[in-house]
Amino acid sequence: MASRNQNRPPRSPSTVSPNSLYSIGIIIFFPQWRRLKKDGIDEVPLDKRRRIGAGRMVGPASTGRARQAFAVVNNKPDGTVTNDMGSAEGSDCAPVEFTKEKVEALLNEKSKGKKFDHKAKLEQMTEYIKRLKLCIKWFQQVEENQVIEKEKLQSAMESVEKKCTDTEVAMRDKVEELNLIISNLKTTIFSLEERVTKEELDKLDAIESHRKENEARVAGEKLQASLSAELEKVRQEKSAAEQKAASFEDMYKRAQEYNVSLQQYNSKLQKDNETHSESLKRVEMEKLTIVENLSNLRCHNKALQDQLTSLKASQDELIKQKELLSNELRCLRGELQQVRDDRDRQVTHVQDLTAEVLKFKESTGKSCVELDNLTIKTNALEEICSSQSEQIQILQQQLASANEKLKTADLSASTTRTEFEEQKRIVCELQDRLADAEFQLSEGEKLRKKLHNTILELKGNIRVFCRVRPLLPDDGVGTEAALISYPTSTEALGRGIDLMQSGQKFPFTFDKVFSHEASQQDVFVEISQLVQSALDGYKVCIFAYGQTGSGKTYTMMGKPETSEQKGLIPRSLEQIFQTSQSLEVQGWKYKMQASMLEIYNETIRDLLSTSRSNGLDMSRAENGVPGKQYTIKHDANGNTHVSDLTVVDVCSIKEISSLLQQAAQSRSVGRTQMNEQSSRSHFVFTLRISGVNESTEQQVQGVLNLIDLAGSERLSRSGATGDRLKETQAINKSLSSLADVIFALAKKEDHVPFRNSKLTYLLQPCLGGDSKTLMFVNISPDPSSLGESLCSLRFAARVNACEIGIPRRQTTVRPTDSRLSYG
Ligand SMILES: Nc1ncnc2c1ncn2[C@@H]1O[C@H](COP(=O)(O)OP(=O)(O)OP(=O)(O)O)[C@@H](O)[C@H]1O
Repeated sequence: MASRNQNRPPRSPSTVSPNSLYSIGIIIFFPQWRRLKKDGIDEVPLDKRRRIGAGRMVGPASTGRARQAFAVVNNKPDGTVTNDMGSAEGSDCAPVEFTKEKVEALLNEKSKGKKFDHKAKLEQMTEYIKRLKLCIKWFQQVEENQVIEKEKLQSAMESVEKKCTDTEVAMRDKVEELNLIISNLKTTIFSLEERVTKEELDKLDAIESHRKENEARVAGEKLQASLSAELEKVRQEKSAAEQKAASFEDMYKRAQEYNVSLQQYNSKLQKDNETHSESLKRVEMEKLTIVENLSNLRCHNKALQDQLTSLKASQDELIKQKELLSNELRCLRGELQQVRDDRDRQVTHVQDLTAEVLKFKESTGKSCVELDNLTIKTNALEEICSSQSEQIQILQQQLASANEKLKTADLSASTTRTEFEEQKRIVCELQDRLADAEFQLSEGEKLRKKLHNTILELKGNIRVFCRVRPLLPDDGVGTEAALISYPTSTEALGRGIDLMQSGQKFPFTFDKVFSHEASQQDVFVEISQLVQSALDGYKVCIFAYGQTGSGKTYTMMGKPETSEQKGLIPRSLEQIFQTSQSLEVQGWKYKMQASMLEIYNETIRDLLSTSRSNGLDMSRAENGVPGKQYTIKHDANGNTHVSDLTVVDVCSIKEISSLLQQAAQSRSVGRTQMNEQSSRSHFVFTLRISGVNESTEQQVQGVLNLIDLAGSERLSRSGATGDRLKETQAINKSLSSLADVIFALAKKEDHVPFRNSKLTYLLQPCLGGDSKTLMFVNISPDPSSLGESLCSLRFAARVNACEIGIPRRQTTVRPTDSRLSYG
């Protein structure tokens, strides 16, 4: 505010600008303005002030003054303001200035003077009228000014109005334009609204779908969570199963190791036992000799003792004798003494006598002779005495040595007895240990069987192995590598096979894939455990499936005459016989029965029938004369019986080999364009195994079915006609029945079409759940067989995805008086 006043020229308090006058008018006629003025002009917006007019009241000081003073001002052409305040006479020239108070005072003025002084009153009135006139004039001037101002304002208004009209026109144009825009916008809005509605709908739809998606997502999440939980559970189960399998395998390995160590220990024990038996025998021999010696010694001892007693007796006697002799000797000595005394006396006497003799020599010569005789007698007695004491001494020595010997004999007898007791104890201990080892061995064997079967169960009871045969010179052009490859990734190594057809790769995974390089032994190693299961009381079924010429017969039978090319059948039988023999030490006794048949055109043929080998059976059947009617029956134990089928007891691999040869000769081999040696029938080899453990009274009944299926082939490809066409149709029918059975079992369908073909009905117990089944899918690398190979692999992959029951072991404990029964 101050800054505004600073730039303004100073004004006299008595004067106001023309604009101020206008302001006064405004103040009079616009009470609102008064109020505004009262509140302060600066509070009026600037544009409003401009609209009101040119009057400018600035600052609170000037506002105050304007309120108090009414000034009549003349607007001079140069714009200067003159004061009209003054007398009425000077109204033409002198500006007169009215203030509010003055006007009010003028209007409120009352006549002065005496009531009836009309002259004075007239003068007063004249003066008053003059002043009123002045005032009116002032007002008129003000009015004029106002008119001018009004005109100005009107012109300004007009110009403003014109401007307004122009503006209005422009505005109208603008409005039209805007209307147009608005209509456009409305259309746009409409379309936008439509779009919005549509989008809203879409949005609603989207929200709905979003909601649904959310729900689905939530459900999915829940499902995912449950699946994850399940997956986790399955993973845990898997890891647990893997751990279990690993631990089983580990246990199995350990059991095997333990078994081996037990066997070693057993053999060691047996050796030890043998050595101990030998040493025992030796000891017993020694014992016998010692006992003999002892008895000899005892006899000797007895003899010695007898001798001793007799010696003692003789000694006593001798002592007595000695005493007697001593007495005698003493007597003799006494006598000798006496004799000596006598002699002395005699000597004296002799001397006396000698003297006397001498004196009386001639008269007495007789006493000397007597003396000599006595002397001789004395000497002889002394000799006897000394020899007897020598004898006594010798006898005493002999007695001492005999006593010594007796003592040593007693000592050695007691040591021998202790040794004998010790040996007896060792033998007992060894026998106990042997019994323990045998028990552990049989327990280990039981555990091994259990673990082995658990491992097989974990692997699944229907497994599929794939085998690719090498390229043969007769095969079409191309290399195997170009069509068949084997993935090398860790998870598919040894289990995967990729087939290329028309640039497309078809990957397959099986339990095991054998490339063309795999030998017969490599293949057998993988199935040997399964074969072992048959000995443990399981039903085992191994069959080879594949197109004609893909190597089924080579895999199953091979070339039995060469050891390297022997197939699974001879190798399995060798293993069975070897293992059954090795189990004999554990008390197992096995009985085997073999039968071989073929199914040709849905007819069973006994390959071991003697009439058949003579050609009778076959020729009769082929000529329409009914041959033997082989009917298939299953008993409650799941054993299969084919009526009239030749079943041969076999005890050695040699017997089986000759039977296999017989069967091979009998097998019907047709000739097709596909393979000159093509088998047109299904070959079924069955070995029934019955085992009984004499020590544990355990019984097992296993079955081993080894099947070489007839070649699968499409009719178009085989080019067969007539009989061969019939054969091919029968083969395909039975193979598709086999597939139907496997898939029905896998789907756990109520009805499994076992009876649709002879093959499936025959194999019912082996396919029906409690057996262990292995399928070989044989593949030919021949490029022209690619389609067939793909069909075979697809079928095998479907079979591999199947899960059929849990294999059951057929084992019982033998009733006391039962005998082995054969199914
Ligand atoms: N792994 C292999 N190694 C060497 N030769 C093989 C192998 N597999 C098959 N063969 C040979 O391929 C030929 C056809 O094999 P095989 O007779 O076994 O076929 P197949 O499938 O039994 O035919 P079919 O269904 O007509 O009986 C034979 O000459 C056989 O010796």
